[in-house]
Amino acid sequence: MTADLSPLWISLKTAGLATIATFFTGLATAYWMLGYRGRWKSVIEGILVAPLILPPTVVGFLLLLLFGKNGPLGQLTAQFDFTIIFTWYAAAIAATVVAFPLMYKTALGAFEQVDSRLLQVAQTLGASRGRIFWRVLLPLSVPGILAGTTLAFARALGEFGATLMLAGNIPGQTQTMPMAIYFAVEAGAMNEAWLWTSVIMITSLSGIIAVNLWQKHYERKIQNSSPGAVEAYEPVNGGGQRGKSPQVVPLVKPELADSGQGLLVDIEKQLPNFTLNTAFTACQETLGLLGGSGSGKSMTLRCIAGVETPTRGRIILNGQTLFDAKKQINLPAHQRKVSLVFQNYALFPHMSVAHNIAFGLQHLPKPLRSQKVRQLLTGLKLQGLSDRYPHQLSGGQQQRVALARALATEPEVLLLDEPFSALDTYLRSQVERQLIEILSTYSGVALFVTHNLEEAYRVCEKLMVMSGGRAIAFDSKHRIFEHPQTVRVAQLTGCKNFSRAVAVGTNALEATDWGVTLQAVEAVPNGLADVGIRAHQIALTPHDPGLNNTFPCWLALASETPHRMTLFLKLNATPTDGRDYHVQAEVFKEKWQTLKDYPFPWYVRFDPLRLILMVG
Ligand SMILES: Nc1ncnc2c1ncn2[C@@H]1O[C@H](COP(=O)(O)OP(=O)(O)OP(=O)(O)O)[C@@H](O)[C@H]1O
Repeated sequence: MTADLSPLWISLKTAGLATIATFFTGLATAYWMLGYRGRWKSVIEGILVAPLILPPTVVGFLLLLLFGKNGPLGQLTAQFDFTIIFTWYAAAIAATVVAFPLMYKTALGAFEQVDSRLLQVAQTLGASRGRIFWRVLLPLSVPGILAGTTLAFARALGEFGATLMLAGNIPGQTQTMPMAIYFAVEAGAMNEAWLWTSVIMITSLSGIIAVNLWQKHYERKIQNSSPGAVEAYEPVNGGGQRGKSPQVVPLVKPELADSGQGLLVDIEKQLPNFTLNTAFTACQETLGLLGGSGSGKSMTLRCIAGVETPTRGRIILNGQTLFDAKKQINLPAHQRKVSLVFQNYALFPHMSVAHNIAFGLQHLPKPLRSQKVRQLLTGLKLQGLSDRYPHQLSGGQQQRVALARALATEPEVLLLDEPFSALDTYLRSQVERQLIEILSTYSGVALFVTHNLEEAYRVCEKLMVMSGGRAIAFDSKHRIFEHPQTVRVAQLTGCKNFSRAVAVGTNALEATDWGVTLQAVEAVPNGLADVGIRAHQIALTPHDPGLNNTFPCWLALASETPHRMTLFLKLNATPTDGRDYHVQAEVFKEKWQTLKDYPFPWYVRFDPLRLILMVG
């Protein structure tokens, strides 16, 4: 056994320095690569991880070419009478280069696992890139980064080939533990080799075990902080729509009012398999965005928030241009005064309720900030929850925290992307009433995305219906629901009965798929293509009422819901099977109870007032 402990100190010194260097360079590079979308991404990625793949002797040789006396860096340092190779600095450089990819890759993986919506929300709350990094990305990546640091340290500690090439094996100067092991075995000093092997194994393993223990402790700390019973949700009274009369703006070529107030959106966004092309204005009102899955609703919101960049077009808010492709203006999200509430709320999981709400208020002095947070906590019925973490809240409470956080910055536009979809039906109606109340006092523009037609109707004054990335209808909710202009709009607003149609008089039409002639109240429009009627507006009686638009019918199939029956009916003939029907009618269960024992035919009536006449 040797008394010379220099390999231990040299190893710790070089590995320690290498770990510090890889920590900062690895994190910075990973953060940069996280946002880099350039075409050189794969090449850069390959170069960054190359030291992990290449044999260490190859890495050492390349470093020797760089730092050797004929290498560019060697010549540079020679001007200051300083030589790097064959010093312990060289050992540290070799260890840094081989340990770097581990730190970089692990940090990148940790960053990529952070929900991108958290970063987008942070942007819309006015946070700069630096602040988002320190306050959101880094804390949420801590376990991964720590694991990367440990791996980098262990790798640096065990480095041999590259170090030997660049720093040599000079006892007391550059001889690290791995080298001491190698040369001890060469000299037959097995006890010495065992000693250094044990030291390396103990150091590396204890580092990894310590990190694992810390990670468990960290998770427990978050889970257990501020426990307490979840308070019952207090329903709020009131509701109703915002008190301004909706101003219907034409779909094509949107223009803002002369005052310049309001939001104007006229954008196109090209994606690999999808093109968003939408144009509308909204002014101090709640505009609902309806549409099938993948129709472009969320993308529209993200473009307005500034977390996605449109390919062309412009977005103007209260006279300020947020985006203009021609003028090359693209205001960053944190300068737009636009708040975004996501479907899953995207609350910062490592921050308490109060810190979540205060996130966008850092520009305010502390007393003012606290006062504002208190006001919002009270206003949104969140008193007593300020120290809780998001996972300690019910769905409804999380939703209100997200709203409070979004409102805290006093945004000029509030974007709500399916904010109720994670709630059960009961909570949903309570939270919906609260949202209506909040919106009634909110003076900006609110855009509300939902799949729920009734919710859209209750919360919004105007609606925009989207399909395939385009706005196919934009009008007051009454007109959209009562007079949808096309089959697609009628479908998206819940109409289930359609037939192709041709005009046979000023107020008469033939519904060719249903095989009937119908009288309408409104004049049949030019270019009539289809007629429709909503299922709950079909009148059904056991006897002929002797009115126009009445036809005998037979039941093909009945389907039950908690309060209603859906009846699939064939007109003027008996059905051959359950799929042989013309229309579906919805009736309450009470009606069904009185109807079901009557013999066929029953009679359907298409009320002329209720017919939806649509052009192609
Ligand atoms: N980053 C992206 N890259 C490529 N395509 C994308 C990207 N984000 C969205 N898309 C595509 O854009 C289209 C519109 O997506 P968007 O999320 O706006 O739909 P949506 O109407 O909100 O749908 P849903 O109601 O299901 O949420 C979809 O076809 C989607 O696949």
